[in-house]
Parts: sequence; C-alpha cells; structure tokens
Amino acid sequence: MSTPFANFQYGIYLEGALNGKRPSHPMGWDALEAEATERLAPGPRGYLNGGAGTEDTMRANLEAFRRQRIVPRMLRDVETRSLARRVLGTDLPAPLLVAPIGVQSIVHPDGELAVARGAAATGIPMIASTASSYTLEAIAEAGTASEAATPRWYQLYWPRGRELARSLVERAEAAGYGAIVVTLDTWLLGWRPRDLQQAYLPFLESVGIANYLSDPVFRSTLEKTPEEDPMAAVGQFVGVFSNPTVTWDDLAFLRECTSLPIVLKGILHADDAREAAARGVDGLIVSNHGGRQVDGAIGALDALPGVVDAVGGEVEVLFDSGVRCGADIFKALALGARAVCVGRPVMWGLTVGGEEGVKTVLQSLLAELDLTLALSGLANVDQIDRSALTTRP
Ligand SMILES: Cc1cc2nc3c(=O)[nH]c(=O)nc-3n(C[C@H](O)[C@H](O)[C@H](O)COP(=O)(O)O)c2cc1C
Ligand SMILES: CCCCC(=O)C(=O)O
Repeated sequence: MSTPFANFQYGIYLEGALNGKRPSHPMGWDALEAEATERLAPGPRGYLNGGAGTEDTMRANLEAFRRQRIVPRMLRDVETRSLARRVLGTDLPAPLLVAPIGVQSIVHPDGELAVARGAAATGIPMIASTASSYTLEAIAEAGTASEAATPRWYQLYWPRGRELARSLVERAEAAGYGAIVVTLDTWLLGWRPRDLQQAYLPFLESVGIANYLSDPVFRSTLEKTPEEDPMAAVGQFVGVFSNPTVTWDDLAFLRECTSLPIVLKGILHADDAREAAARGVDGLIVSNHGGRQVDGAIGALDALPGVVDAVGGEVEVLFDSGVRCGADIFKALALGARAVCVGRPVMWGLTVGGEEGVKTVLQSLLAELDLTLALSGLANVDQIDRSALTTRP
C-alpha cells in the first residue's frame, strides 16, 4: 500500500480542472510566508519572523539546508511506500511533529486550538508550549475532538520553583500528553531587535500565560488573584517562567515527577548530547530555537551529524530550525534525525487559514516528502541515509 499522503497534489489539480476550484491559500512555501507576513500587524510579524541579533543564525539555518543536495537514484520500484515511523515508542504516520510555539493567538484568535485540530486531522503530533495562549487541557481537548488517536507532547519551560514544575508536568500527564520536551536554550529571552524596536512582547498583553493563570501552585504565589490584579500576575510570570539556575543534576527531579519520555530541546554540542545520554534522557532535539536565542550560533542542520554520531544509537535525536519544505525534512532525516519538527511554516498556515491552513501546510509537507522519497528512488523513510546527499561547498 502506498502512503496515505500520495497524490495529494493530484487532488488539487483535479479540483482545479474539474471544478475550477483553486486552493484557498498559496501552495508555494515562499508565497505562503509572504502572504502571512503581509497579513500580520507589525508586532506579531516581527515576533514570529524575527530572530536574535543580526539574524545571522536564523539565515544560517536556511543556508545549511541549501548546502545539502539530494542525489536521486533510479529504477528502484517505488510503487509501494511508507513514511511511518516509531518515535519514542509511539507509531507515527510520518517522522514529523509540530514544533512547540508559544503565544499562537497573536497570529490567529483560535491559536493553539486550531493547530491542535489541524494537526489531529493529519495524525501529526503537536508539541504544546508552556507559553500557550490556551491552557494545555483546552489544547488536548481540541486535539482529541476529531481524531482520538493523534498523540501530543508537552513542552516545559522549567520554571523557578520545583512545585510549579511538578504541577505543570502532572497536569500534562493527566491531560494525555505522551512526552515532556524540556527547552534548554531559553532561560532568558534572546536579544531580538525587531521586538525591541517595537517594544513588543506578547506576555505584557497577558498572551501566553494561560497555563500559569490556571495553575494552583502559580496562583498560590500571588497576593491578589489574576482577575483582581492582572498586571501583577504578568509580572510574576516574567519572574518565574524560566529558571537559569537549572543544571544537569536537576534532571533527576524531573524523572521523579513523571514516567513519560523526557526529551531535551536545544542541544547543539556533541558533549551535551553525550551528557544527556549518560543521564538517561529518552530523546534530544537538535535546535537553535529558530535562530531566536544565540545570534552567531551554528546553523542547526550543521550541528545534527555531530550529535547523531555522538549518541544516535542510544538516544533518539530529533531536529528543528530551518525546515521549510518536504525536501528539508528528507535532508534532516538523511543526516540522522529520527523525526523533524516544523515551526514557522505551521504558523504561517495558521495566520492565513486557521485550522484549515495548518492542515494544508502539514498535508503539503507530507505529500512533498512522499514525492521526494519516491523520486529519489526510496520506498520508506528508513532507507533515507547520508548516501542520499551530497554537500555543496
Ligand atoms: C513565535 C515563536 C514562538 C516560539 N515559542 C516557543 C516555545 O514556546 N517553546 C519552545 O520550546 N520553542 C519555541 N519556539 C521555537 C520553536 O520550537 C522552534 O525551535 C523554531 O521555531 C524552529 O525554527 P523554524 O521555525 O525557523 O524552523 C518558538 C518559535 C517561534 C518562531
Ligand atoms: C517565554 C518564551 C516563549 C516564546 C519563545 O520561546 C520564543 O519566543 O522563542
């Protein structure tokens, strides 16, 4: 049986030919970005599209993909194909997830609820951010309304105060999230000139703090309820959302809090990957946060092979930062990623078309990946390896 994503594009051609019906949003990745960018108000636009400092690392993420080129093989019977892959003990329809992105209601009022629904419709797991505009419980419910089987993961910003960390993790486990993704690269927000220029930070408008306002431990630290004094709650959030004192030794505490797989997001150095493996974590995400944190940092794809070589056999290595099309997913898989997370393109789909836009972006990525696989002479994702690529100087 061929992949469930095969021939997605023929459906679009047919709709156009038979019914004169064109897709409601752009089908080219650059056009999608351009349309979303045009629609957004300056504050959210800068927040979504911007990076740290000179944005050198944000560009390096894209350039790293352009340096890798696929060398297709021929005459290999690619009629029967599969994108399916088991990731952290769960069978996924494809090695693809939606990266954790906070404050999604700044681009569309339905925010994470629309992403949860759009992702569930394709079977692709969403990683819900701690800094979401809706509570983690509401996001879980939105994601199960249509397709009960789609897994979801929870991304933790490790806060100041272990009891708050425990509370968030226990809530996520109770709400059916299947893994805890701890983000390591954002103990402090990076230097982001586009946001500084506009004095724009969504949290100051109370966006992205729903999980805190609904948390009994967080609420117990406030003198007045958030309903009585919203700005005091925002101030408290800014003070506790992330905890730069956390070290490797603290991971043992997290392990005590949950039996779910633990994934560390933001690993770039092979020695950190080895340390993570030695501490018994289940997975890593090679990521530089989309170039939003350390300007001048290595392009994420350039860091991937070193991390895979260091620990690929012991720990599942996932990837994000700079994925813009099906070929990019293929390239990251070829360099050893077990699965790939897509970030900004999903937000552009959300901006342009809400739930439908998210669904279209994910379906398009899957269809493109399937076609890239087949046209490269491969029948399933396990056959993608480094021999499929050549490096352009
Ligand atoms: C607007 C925005 C918000 C983000 N919020 C979070 C977040 O709350 N938690 C997190 O771990 N990463 C967050 N990230 C980083 C993404 O998970 C991911 O690493 C990044 O988007 C990858 O870069 P790309 O989208 O350019 O491919 C955010 C990224 C963007 C663009
Ligand atoms: C509290 C920070 C959440 C958003 C984030 O991670 C980003 O803007 O990159």
